[in-house]
Amino acid sequence: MLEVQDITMRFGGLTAVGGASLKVVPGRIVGLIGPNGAGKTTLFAIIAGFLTPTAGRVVLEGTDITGRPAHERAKLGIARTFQIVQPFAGLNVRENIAVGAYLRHAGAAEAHARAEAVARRLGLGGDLDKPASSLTVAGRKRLELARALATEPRLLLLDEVLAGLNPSEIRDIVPVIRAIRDEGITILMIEHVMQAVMNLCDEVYVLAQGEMIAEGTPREVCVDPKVIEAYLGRGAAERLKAEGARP
Ligand SMILES: Nc1ncnc2c1ncn2[C@@H]1O[C@H](COP(=O)(O)OP(=O)(O)OP(=O)(O)O)[C@@H](O)[C@H]1O
Repeated sequence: MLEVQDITMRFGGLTAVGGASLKVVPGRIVGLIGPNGAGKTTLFAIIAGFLTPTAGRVVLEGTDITGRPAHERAKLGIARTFQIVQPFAGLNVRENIAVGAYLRHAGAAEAHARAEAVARRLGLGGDLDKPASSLTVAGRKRLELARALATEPRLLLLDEVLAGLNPSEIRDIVPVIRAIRDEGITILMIEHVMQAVMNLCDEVYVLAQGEMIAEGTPREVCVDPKVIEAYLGRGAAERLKAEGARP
């Protein structure tokens, strides 16, 4: 469905992403993890068309979309959520979700009907008339998801949708994300909450200092010495092994 081929992104002298590649197969939930500053959000911005890479290609279902602007990619079926959730504070929940729905439904009545259906699916059916600014953090995260889903994507890019949620809120939203996948929407998600990554992802890519250092099942990448070192520092995998071997 999506192929990111050898992407490099330089900001002046800083290489935020250096030759990173990944593949997303349809119908899967694929995780993108890595330490802070690894380049995950930059890579998302490149996939969604908010940034043009210094080098490399983004291919969606066989078509090179590297030069296409974000609105065209949205039309082609790519939607993203943002790490920092910023709903339109002056609009209510229905109107906020409808902003996404207008991509495919020109009439207000149709867009609002679509928004209501998405809201119900995400447990926001009782909040439709509330100002978006009155929602809790968990409610805003659901609203962010709803706005993206209202564009009727085929590929959904989730940027840390679980950040800032408490364990019980995370437990509530994990099945919602799985249900979105089960309805046929492919998901690529940046996530720091490892419990959720283990639970949700069919496959995980690990980015560190702009380079893709590992890929595999969540279980495989968690025990990969390169991944352990990227998170815990050089020599960590050896130290952990030695400690584990001690009587
Ligand atoms: N517009 C920009 N201009 C200059 N440097 C940038 C820009 N955007 C990102 N960077 C730098 O690129 C690197 C990668 O940042 P990025 O936000 O993509 O990492 P991340 O993996 O998403 O981190 P986090 O998990 O903390 O969100 C960082 O060093 C960051 O400071």
